[in-house]
Amino acid sequence: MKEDNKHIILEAENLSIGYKTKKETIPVASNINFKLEKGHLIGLVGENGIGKSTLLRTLIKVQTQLSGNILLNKKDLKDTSAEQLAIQLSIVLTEQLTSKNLSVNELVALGRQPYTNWIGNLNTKDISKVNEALDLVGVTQLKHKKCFELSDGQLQKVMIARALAQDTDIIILDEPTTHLDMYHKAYILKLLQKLTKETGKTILFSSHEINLAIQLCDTMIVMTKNNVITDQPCHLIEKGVFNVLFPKDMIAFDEKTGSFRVTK
Ligand SMILES: Nc1ncnc2c1ncn2[C@@H]1O[C@H](COP(=O)(O)OP(=O)(O)OP(=O)(O)O)[C@@H](O)[C@H]1O
Repeated sequence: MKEDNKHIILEAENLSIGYKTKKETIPVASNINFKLEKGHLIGLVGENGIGKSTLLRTLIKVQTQLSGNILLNKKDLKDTSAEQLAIQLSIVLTEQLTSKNLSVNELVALGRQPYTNWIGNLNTKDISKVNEALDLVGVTQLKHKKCFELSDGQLQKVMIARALAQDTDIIILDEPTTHLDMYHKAYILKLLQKLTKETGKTILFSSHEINLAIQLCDTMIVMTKNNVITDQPCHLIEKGVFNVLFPKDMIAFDEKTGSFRVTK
């Protein structure tokens, strides 16, 4: 598709990310450029400590960039208010939920907060958005359970439903497959892929599941010590990007199968 016809949701232009103290600036990554399209599943990968969470925190405006621009729906993130942000971008984080005493239905309904009055009264549209989100993720039968009664995999699905109920153009997830077994890691990432296709939302997630991400993502953002590269998984394989992601003494990338294997 020609660049002009693409519907770009989130864009980074010469972005530098990192931390600033009174004494010093600690850069984590720079020269980051990407354009994320509507309806795409995008996986952000790279070794431990490379800067994935720092990048996601910058994209959701929890920390400010060192330099460069972030455009959300063509508008500079700096000029986007918290209220505007909440109806365009939703977030799923892995840290422990403090409100586990809520029922699944109540937790998913929290996703409607940007649209409800200050008491949080739900109107007919809010209720139908909550039911739709529970249905899309396949957790309607858990609706009346308390969140503390859920397994990690079930809770992850419910958190995704909450983000869906928020009804934003883009959903950003930080390591959504942590604590899950192999089956449920694949299940959650396939669910994200299905949601992009069925709802047209853009979903960006960070993960260490590179083999799965290669199979399922439309686009991947690969962070290495030297650069941050964004492309379709097949092009990244052709360019040999995965071959140099990790030291070869433990695991190596097999271009034929498009996956990492333990080095014999
Ligand atoms: N609050 C902070 N102040 C200064 N440096 C930080 C802070 N948080 C993280 N860092 C540093 O920024 C770098 C990137 O960390 P980040 O957590 O973004 O990596 P990551 O790719 O998400 O890692 P992991 O895969 O292990 O979760 C690391 O060197 C880390 O030590």
